[in-house]
Amino acid sequence: MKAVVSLNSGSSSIKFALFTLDDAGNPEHSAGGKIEKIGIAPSLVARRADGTVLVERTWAGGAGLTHAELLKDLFDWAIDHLEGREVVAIGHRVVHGGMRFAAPQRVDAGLLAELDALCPLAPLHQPHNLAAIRAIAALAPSLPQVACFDTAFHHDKPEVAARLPLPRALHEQGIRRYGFHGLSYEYIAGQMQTVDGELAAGRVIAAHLGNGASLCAMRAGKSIDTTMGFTALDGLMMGTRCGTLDPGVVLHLQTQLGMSAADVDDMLYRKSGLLGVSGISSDMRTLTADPRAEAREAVELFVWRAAREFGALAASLGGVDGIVFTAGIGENHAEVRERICQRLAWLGLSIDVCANAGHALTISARDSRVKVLIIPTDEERMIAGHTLAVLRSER
Ligand SMILES: Nc1ncnc2c1ncn2[C@@H]1O[C@H](COP(=O)(O)OP(=O)(O)O)[C@@H](O)[C@H]1O
Ligand SMILES: CC(=O)OP(=O)(O)O
Ligand SMILES: [Mg+2]
Repeated sequence: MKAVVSLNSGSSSIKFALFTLDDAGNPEHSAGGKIEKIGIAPSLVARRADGTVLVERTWAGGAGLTHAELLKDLFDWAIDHLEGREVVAIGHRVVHGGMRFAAPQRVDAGLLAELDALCPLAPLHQPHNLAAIRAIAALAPSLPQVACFDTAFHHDKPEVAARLPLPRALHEQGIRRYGFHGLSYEYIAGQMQTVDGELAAGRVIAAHLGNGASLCAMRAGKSIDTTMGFTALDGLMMGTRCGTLDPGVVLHLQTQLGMSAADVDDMLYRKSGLLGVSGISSDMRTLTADPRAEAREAVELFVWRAAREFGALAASLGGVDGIVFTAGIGENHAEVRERICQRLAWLGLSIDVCANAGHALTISARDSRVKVLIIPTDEERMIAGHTLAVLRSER
């Protein structure tokens, strides 16, 4: 039986899924899982589609293990568990596609070289994405691989949402707002049509709240604005990233405090956000369970800044018909969802506390002017679909 594998290397996780192709060539999810808490205490769990656990493990001294080391262990395990399936292609989430790539691409040496050049714009992701592609190319050189870009969904957003107020020439060089989490938003836009066609045709803000976090303003399922920009540092406060920051702070750190560019890069990507403010953890679950004031302050700042960005995107859309929560925090953390929604009451939004606590599909109250939904994202399914489409287009 033929199968496609999807690999999604996030900043704190590696998600993977195996899709078996049915007689018509459609992908059916047959197994999947994730390694999460990379850099803290990585753990792996993989399940069959029916929920049966295939493997569950942790690593002794795991905090120091890199994405590449964990990926190698994952490959060793996966090769033993293909159960006779023939993998015909591997699709990857690649976070940055730059100016050129607005659609999934078959990987070759030329593409890899172009994508390498974008690593400085996505240091927490792009190197891991490309390392995984190279590791597989070394193991199976003739296996087709497809790169699916997080930036692609936002490619056609209005010019005003792409331009930075900097000298014009920089825009032409690619210094512009791209936006990320596009595979997730594309999946959500598709699901919205099934779940609520009327809302899907309206003004929706999707909130991908994970270790990386962003919002996307969609009109009729198309991205018209998003909180991440040139890099995945912009917008919301995140696990270890600062989000929107006065650029004067960066200048001050370098010119007055004598920090090197590399130190500033490390601080803004890896030592800020929930981790930086709390001094305790980048993980939302850990922080909301911690009674210390620093943990409380970090969570409060996350909520406050998220609500502020919702306000900005509500203005971009000229009003809001619906909100969709997704990703690790968005799907699972009832308290954070509730606190963000409380701050959005001015939009005429109210939630049903029981529905929210039970992670229901619809969590808005009956009389809420704005619908609020929870839709679990599935970037891996988007990757599998795009990968098959690229293979078919080559036939
Ligand atoms: N069951 C859960 N309950 C509450 N929070 C959760 C749960 N699962 C994950 N999270 C939170 O989601 C975040 C990780 O999101 P995720 O989307 O998995 O990360 P990534 O951006 O690396 O893909 C962490 O802050 C974690 O605490
Ligand atoms: C773009 C981004 O921030 O991705 P992740 O949520 O996987 O870190
Ligand atoms: Mg993510």
